[in-house]
Amino acid sequence: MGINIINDPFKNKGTAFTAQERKELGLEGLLPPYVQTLDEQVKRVYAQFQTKTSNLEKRLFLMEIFNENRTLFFKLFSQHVVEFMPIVYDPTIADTIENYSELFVDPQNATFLSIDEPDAIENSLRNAANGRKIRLIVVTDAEGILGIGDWGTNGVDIAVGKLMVYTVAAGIDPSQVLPVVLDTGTNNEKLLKDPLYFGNHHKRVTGAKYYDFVDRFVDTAEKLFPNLYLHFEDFGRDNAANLLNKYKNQITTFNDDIQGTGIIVLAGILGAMNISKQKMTNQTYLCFGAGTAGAGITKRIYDEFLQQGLTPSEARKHFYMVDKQGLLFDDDPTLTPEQKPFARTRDEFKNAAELTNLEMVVKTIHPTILVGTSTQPGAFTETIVKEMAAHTERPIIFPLSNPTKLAEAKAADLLKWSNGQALVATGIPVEDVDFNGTKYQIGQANNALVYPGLGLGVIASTAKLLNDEMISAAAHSLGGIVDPDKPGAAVLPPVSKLNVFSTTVAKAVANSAVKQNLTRSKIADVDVAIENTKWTPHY
Ligand SMILES: NC(=O)c1ccc[n+]([C@@H]2O[C@H](COP(=O)([O-])OP(=O)(O)OC[C@H]3O[C@@H](n4cnc5c(N)ncnc54)[C@H](O)[C@@H]3O)[C@@H](O)[C@H]2O)c1
Ligand SMILES: O=C(O)C[C@H](O)C(=O)O
Ligand SMILES: [Mn+2]
Repeated sequence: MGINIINDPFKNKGTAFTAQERKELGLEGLLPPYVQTLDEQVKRVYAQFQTKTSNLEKRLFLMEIFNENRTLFFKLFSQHVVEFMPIVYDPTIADTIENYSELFVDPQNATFLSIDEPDAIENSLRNAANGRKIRLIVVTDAEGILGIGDWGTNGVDIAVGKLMVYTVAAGIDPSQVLPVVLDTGTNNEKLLKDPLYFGNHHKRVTGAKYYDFVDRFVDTAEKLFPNLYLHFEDFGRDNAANLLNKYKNQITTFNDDIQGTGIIVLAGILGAMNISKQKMTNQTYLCFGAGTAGAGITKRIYDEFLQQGLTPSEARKHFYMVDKQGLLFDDDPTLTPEQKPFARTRDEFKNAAELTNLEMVVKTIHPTILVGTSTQPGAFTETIVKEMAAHTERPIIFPLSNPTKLAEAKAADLLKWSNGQALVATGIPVEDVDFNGTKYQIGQANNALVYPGLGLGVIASTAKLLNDEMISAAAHSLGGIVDPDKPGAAVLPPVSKLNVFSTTVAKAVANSAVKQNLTRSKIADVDVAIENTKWTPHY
């Protein structure tokens, strides 16, 4: 019996079990005699952590602690959020996904569902929950992991990683979450040929069979776990928006790449407007890489233009999309449903035939905002940035592709090329940039800054749905927190304050749910509901 407790990361306290607990729980003789406090454990583990040299080694070490003792892991993480975020989450997580089989030591309480065994869904979810009351699932089918593509079953790590951030940022109880990977096959040839690969060694299943499988997972999860908040992560471009549209009016659900990224970019642009003292509806927006995230962001910014009083046809004139083929035109039969509303007509341009690359498009339309979600490293060149800076005082440039190796530009280059004028945010954390005597702080436009607070707001308020009004409230609550008059100020609040502004976001979302009568239970006081929902690491 004692051994089961020590092996259960939700119950284990390791060397902190008291003498009495050791007696009562059958742990006598299973631990060295000295009883440590949680703080002593944290000190010891952090010292061990510091002996590791590479980020991958550091992550593997932290995951050992995670596997053994969730309380200790989150206490440690909460004291080193800025240092640990790029290690346990993006970008280091990309390495562990690419090398999942080689690095595997523990399934980390995730649920592995296979499209070849749909009848096993219910038992699998029950087994993984093991009697725990699950309030939040992050599910992926791993077809579009960050910008690194299709990683099949290996993608489970992104679900685990996103959930770790939920807890450290917003105090979501780690015993109430479940990471799920839907293994629907993989089109990654390297994995298919790899004898060590843990997933199904066949191509991705598509069409009705795929959608039926996802449906069955959703129905079963909803049945087993009442009041569930279901977060979709890193599905492929062909499915992500379809699934969101299918479920968003039926269940409490969220697509991080579409909605989470939309919120953080809107917040970043609102922050940029505070700094530049310009008006949102005067901006010209260019989306580079009009896939899941790119189209999701564009729609969120467009909705903001409508909210600020423009008609749909007025607003649409401010938006352009560039994908592989160049500027998107409405006569293109390959447009996705999400791209169509923003496609332009050829007769708007004298040089339509030349608008097949980003540079020509920038020269022609003079964007004031350029957001990259293209997975194309280095795509924001010096020429492009200088061209933007020639036509607007404070160009807003967000190279958001992850991980680091895929970013469209480096923050330091954007500042150098624009002579310090660009308002920059990146997808991954970057150091401050010193330029011409000013220290520029670079905002991190990563959905990790928003989805934890959003989730806390939804869960605490018992919201039935997550709708556009709640999403807009989240973006506005974050967009206001900048220091507009400080030279070099960032367009978004710093990760060091992640837990503070996650609560700000949660309040905005919960208040919106209450105002719209979208809650399952009556919420007398939103602040109290949020504080009561938060878990903190202690024994
Ligand atoms: N910072 C964040 O919070 C955040 C959130 C979501 C996604 N992202 C990043 O955005 C990137 C895209 O993710 P996604 O989920 O939207 O993927 P996706 O595959 O749905 O979209 C990528 C798009 O880029 C297009 N593209 C590819 N090559 C191009 C080229 N040469 N020129 C122009 N467009 C090109 C593709 O055709 C596709 O439409 C990834 O690197 C991901 O990490 C960042
Ligand atoms: O995971 C991240 O770092 C952000 C985002 O969801 C992505 O897919 O890149
Ligand atoms: Mn993602």
